[in-house]
Amino acid sequence: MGVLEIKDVTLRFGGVVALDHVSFTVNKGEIFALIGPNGAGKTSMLNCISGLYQPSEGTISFNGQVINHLKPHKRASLGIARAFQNIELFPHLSVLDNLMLGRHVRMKSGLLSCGIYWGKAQREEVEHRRKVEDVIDFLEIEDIRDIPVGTLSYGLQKRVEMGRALALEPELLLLDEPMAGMNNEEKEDMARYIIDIHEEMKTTIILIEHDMGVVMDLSDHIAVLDFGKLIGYGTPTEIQNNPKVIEAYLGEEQAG
Ligand SMILES: Nc1ncnc2c1ncn2[C@@H]1O[C@H](COP(=O)(O)OP(=O)(O)OP(=O)(O)O)[C@@H](O)[C@H]1O
Repeated sequence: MGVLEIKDVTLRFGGVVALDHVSFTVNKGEIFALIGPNGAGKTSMLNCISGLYQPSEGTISFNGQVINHLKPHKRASLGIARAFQNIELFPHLSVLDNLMLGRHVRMKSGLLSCGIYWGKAQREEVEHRRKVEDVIDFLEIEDIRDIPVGTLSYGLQKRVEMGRALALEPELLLLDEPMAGMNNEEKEDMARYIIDIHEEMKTTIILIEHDMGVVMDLSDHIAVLDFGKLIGYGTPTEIQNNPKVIEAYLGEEQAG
């Protein structure tokens, strides 16, 4: 069964149609790539899924529940987490503190309950801390855990940005160009982490990526957008042999 169902989603900004009646299904546990030329609507689709934008028409269902009108934090608490294309971390805070903040929607004890049930809140804090430490181990960032994020290399900041999303223990992880601006070694590391997240945590992943080698290697299914329309959907082999996709995107990429 599809963990995420996109049905007839249209998104307009005034006269611009960013998404035009797009439909696809993302299966539980798969790596699903969204590709297409610049301005095709990929980030807009991710924004509709995470709740930053609300579609003008159509429905988005997560585990059978229509989530169109839910705010981003509500979707996060349902298990949808996002790592941004432009890193959205607090540069002056440590890696650990950024990851703890990434987990805050999972934290139940508010200020009031902290006062009344101090013990319970403290136990909860310890448990959250343990989960965050697991993410730190998993991404092999122990030695930078206390360092302010703003002082780290770009590649490490991208890894921490993914860690912030992972700290939520998401069921669906949205990755917007996780390898943009990375060198080859950093890209290989990131690809390995994505495969490990998929295999060890069984997380469903939606990935926007321009590196076609990475997309074809990692993805179970691929959806191709062009001018807001879905022009192709299938396995990597099907997409590589789809004439419409070759004409609109892959031909151009290969030539470039
Ligand atoms: N907030 C906005 N206001 C107005 N137009 C927008 C907004 N966000 C996106 N658009 C427009 O919607 C279209 C799709 O943009 P989007 O950023 O989703 O494309 P993309 O496929 O992610 O591109 P890229 O690969 O360059 O990141 C573009 O024409 C863009 O200008």
